[in-house]
Amino acid sequence: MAEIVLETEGLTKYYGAKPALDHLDLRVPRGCICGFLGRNGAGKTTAIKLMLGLLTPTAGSATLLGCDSTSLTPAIRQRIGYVTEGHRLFRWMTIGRLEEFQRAFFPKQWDGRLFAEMIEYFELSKKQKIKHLSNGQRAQVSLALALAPNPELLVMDDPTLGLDAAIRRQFLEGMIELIMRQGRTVLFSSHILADVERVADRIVVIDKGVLRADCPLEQFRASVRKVVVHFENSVPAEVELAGLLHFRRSERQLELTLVGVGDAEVADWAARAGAERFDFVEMNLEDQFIEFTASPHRRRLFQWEKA
Ligand SMILES: Nc1ncnc2c1ncn2[C@@H]1O[C@H](COP(=O)(O)OP(=O)(O)OP(=O)(O)O)[C@@H](O)[C@H]1O
Repeated sequence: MAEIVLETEGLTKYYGAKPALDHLDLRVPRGCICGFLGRNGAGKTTAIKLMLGLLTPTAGSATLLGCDSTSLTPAIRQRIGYVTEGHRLFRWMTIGRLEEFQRAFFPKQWDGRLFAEMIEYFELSKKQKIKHLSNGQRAQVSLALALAPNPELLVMDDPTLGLDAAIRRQFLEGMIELIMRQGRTVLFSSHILADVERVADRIVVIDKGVLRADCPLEQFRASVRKVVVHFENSVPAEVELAGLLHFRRSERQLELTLVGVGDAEVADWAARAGAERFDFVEMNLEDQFIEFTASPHRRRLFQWEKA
């Protein structure tokens, strides 16, 4: 089994009486790009801040590169990159000055050549002042600053928020550039499911502070499915299927969204229900995410079995 570089156990955060994160148990293996998904207010930023030791948990723990997040040593911190929501950078500095400032924290591992290459790739100049950059350009500087110390683990909170499609693509390619260097791991939150689909190989889904999925992207893509079942006569009033997320009924057909239900089970159910035939319908990741998180059944999908 792959080495786990980020793990949380029962990680919980209450704000007053309200849980923002409720017993999160997740594992991120080394070398993956993991998309961290959840609707607005699901608890992603809270989870990321807890993982990085920037917030204190109400209960539970997070471990990064083998070290508890509440006591990350400077040596471990140097192996972790963090890109925050909104890319807060010193506005009065030039890009070059900001590089010098950041470099001082990573004297042995700063890759000045990579930083210069990324700035050039993004068509920026080290002489430009941060305050004169657009949001997208600030995001690009943030990414270059986060990648230059060559982090083993890169954690990014909605790094492409507000960026246009072309800049997002450049940003994501920068991320892939990091991962191509063996053994690097990325966890990034995003609301743009097409981006996640393009670059991630794992996903974590949280919903109202509760973990709903933690698995390879392929497993999620193969597990959440939509099937349209046609009937000659009456359509059944109820559907009894263990992995049912939603069903919608029309005069002669039922549309079922399912999770973790195999072809044979669907065929079996359709035969028992007296269906004439059924067809699977193509879904993209965004459709799957919406159906999965909007389901009243709150089903779960995990790669790891709980011990
Ligand atoms: N400092 C705070 N005090 C009180 N409640 C908070 C605080 N920070 C976050 N919350 C609440 O905790 C919940 C999770 O918020 P969080 O910012 O972690 O969600 P998110 O998934 O990152 O959302 P988004 O996608 O909108 O950025 C929300 O209900 C939010 O209102």
